Amino acid sequence: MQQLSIIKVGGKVVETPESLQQLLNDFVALPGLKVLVHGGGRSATKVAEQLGIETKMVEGRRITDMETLKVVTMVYAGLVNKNIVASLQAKGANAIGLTGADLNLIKAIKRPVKNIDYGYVGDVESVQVEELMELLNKKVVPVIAPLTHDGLGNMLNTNADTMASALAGALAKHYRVNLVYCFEKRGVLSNPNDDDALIDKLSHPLFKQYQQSGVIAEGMIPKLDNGFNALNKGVEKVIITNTEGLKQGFNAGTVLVL
Ligand SMILES: Nc1ncnc2c1ncn2[C@@H]1O[C@H](COP(=O)(O)OP(=O)(O)O)[C@@H](O)[C@H]1O
Ligand SMILES: CC(=O)N[C@@H](CCC(=O)OP(=O)(O)O)C(=O)O
Repeated sequence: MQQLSIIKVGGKVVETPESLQQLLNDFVALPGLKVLVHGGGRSATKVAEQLGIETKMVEGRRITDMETLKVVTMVYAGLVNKNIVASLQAKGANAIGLTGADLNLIKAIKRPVKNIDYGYVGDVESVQVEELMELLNKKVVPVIAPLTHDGLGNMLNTNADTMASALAGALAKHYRVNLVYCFEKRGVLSNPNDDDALIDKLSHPLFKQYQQSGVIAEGMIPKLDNGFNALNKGVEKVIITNTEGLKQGFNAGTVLVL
């Protein structure tokens, strides 16, 4: 099987022009087949604020009413995605920007209302990778925005870490997949205030221990849940690192082990 790298790039890296360009340089330099999945939550919050729309987050997930859905569709599929595609083209990679609706890549179901009504947030239902694989065969570089569709004509907002995990799981049937969650810190830390306190290997039981003691918190919890889900679906390697770590051939940051 061929190797495939899936790189997910999150909030602060996307938001800072210099770190985004550095990430894209390192991404272009990666050998072999690759897919980029991006977030952009902070940009959506900024644009919503400029439009006078209040942002509400619960457990790292955006409460997405109809007005917010319009904002995230414009920001993720438009502004953020197309800026990344244009930058990659300038760096010599033949990128194409896609959401989960394009090529019916990721279909989702609107999250059922339990205690919280998340609005137009999608839980992944199915991932269809055949057409994506044809693009990869043609050396096209897919750039995926964190949006899915419900198959009934509606877009849905889906967390970018979840998109990357779902894609990695589906592609693991066809490739030896490396999944890299790239964010602003060196990896998962045993002391969130000390950048040197890197956990280089994280097992699932150790994750749960750190979660209970509050060392691993906030957005890192769903990120790790998504990472372990990907490992369980046959993804070969899942790492959490920063743009520096991306240069080191998947040997930097925190490696997840089952
Ligand atoms: N133990 C930990 N190690 C590293 N980061 C942690 C830890 N616990 C909580 N975090 C927080 O998790 C955040 C990453 O989650 P999130 O903001 O969802 O990522 P992204 O930037 O990829 O969207 C970090 O900014 C950090 O503040
Ligand atoms: C449902 C949900 O919460 N979706 C996320 C999608 C963007 C994202 O995940 O961006 P980062 O990777 O930059 O956090 C949101 O709207 O914030």
